[in-house]
Amino acid sequence: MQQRKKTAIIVAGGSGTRMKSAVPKQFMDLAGRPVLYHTIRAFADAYTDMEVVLVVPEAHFNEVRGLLADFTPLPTITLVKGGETRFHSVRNGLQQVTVDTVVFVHDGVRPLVSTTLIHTCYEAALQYGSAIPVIDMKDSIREITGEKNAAVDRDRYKIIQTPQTFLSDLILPAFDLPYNPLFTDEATVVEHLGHTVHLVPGEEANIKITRPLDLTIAAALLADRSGEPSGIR
Ligand SMILES: Nc1ccn([C@@H]2O[C@H](COP(=O)(O)OP(=O)(O)OP(=O)(O)O)[C@@H](O)[C@H]2O)c(=O)n1
Ligand SMILES: C[C@](O)(CO)[C@H](O)COP(=O)(O)O
Repeated sequence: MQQRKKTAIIVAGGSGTRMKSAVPKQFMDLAGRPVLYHTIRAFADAYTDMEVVLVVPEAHFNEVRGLLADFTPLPTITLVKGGETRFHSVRNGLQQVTVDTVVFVHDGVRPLVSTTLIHTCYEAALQYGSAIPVIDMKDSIREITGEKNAAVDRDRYKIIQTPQTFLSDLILPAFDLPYNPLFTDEATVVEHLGHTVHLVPGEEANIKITRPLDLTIAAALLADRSGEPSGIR
């Protein structure tokens, strides 16, 4: 397998309105550490030559520097300020990316991403140009049209995760496009340039911490993973 430079853009520039917490969710406690610590740890552990671009609200730069002091060895990390939307935060991060790089874009609030999934995404991106992790839907779903509703075939849909991974040649030009509210992830942006994205199997445990219950689930999953109540790595 050929080797490429690897850059993980970890987007943590949001305010977490759905969490309804005074502290943005990426800085909330998960097993004794901020959520974001676990996410950075996952990428730093996945490849020794991983470079991390951390996109955070400017007001939290000092807090992040404190959090990074706990890392030994400290991975190569560049701090970048967040943007108005997730798209703008990713675009700010991409300004640090050079040519011939495999770029992982990952939510700072998905701290349970595994080394295996990061490796899968890297290898698939080298082969296909992109790698978008997906999992099956497990609930029945319905389409609402005005006052009406109808069951739809859930096998026709997938739930999308991160890290969404791309060769830099693919993702850099895509983010020159003007912002469109349909750009809820990187795959949608790349598709607007006419590319088809490659899907890879994601992981049930790779949850996005969005609401308070997600933090409880993440703590349980971490504890289960380490075999200890704290789950700290
Ligand atoms: N302007 C933004 C908005 C979101 N994000 C990041 O994108 C990831 C996924 O977004 P989401 O879960 O929607 O986070 P928030 O926007 O913070 O949450 P909410 O939508 O509840 O306000 C998070 O790590 C979040 O910090 C970002 O970097 N910049
Ligand atoms: C990128 C993402 O996490 C894929 O599941 C998701 O699209 C982010 O969406 P949100 O509206 O910012 O939660």
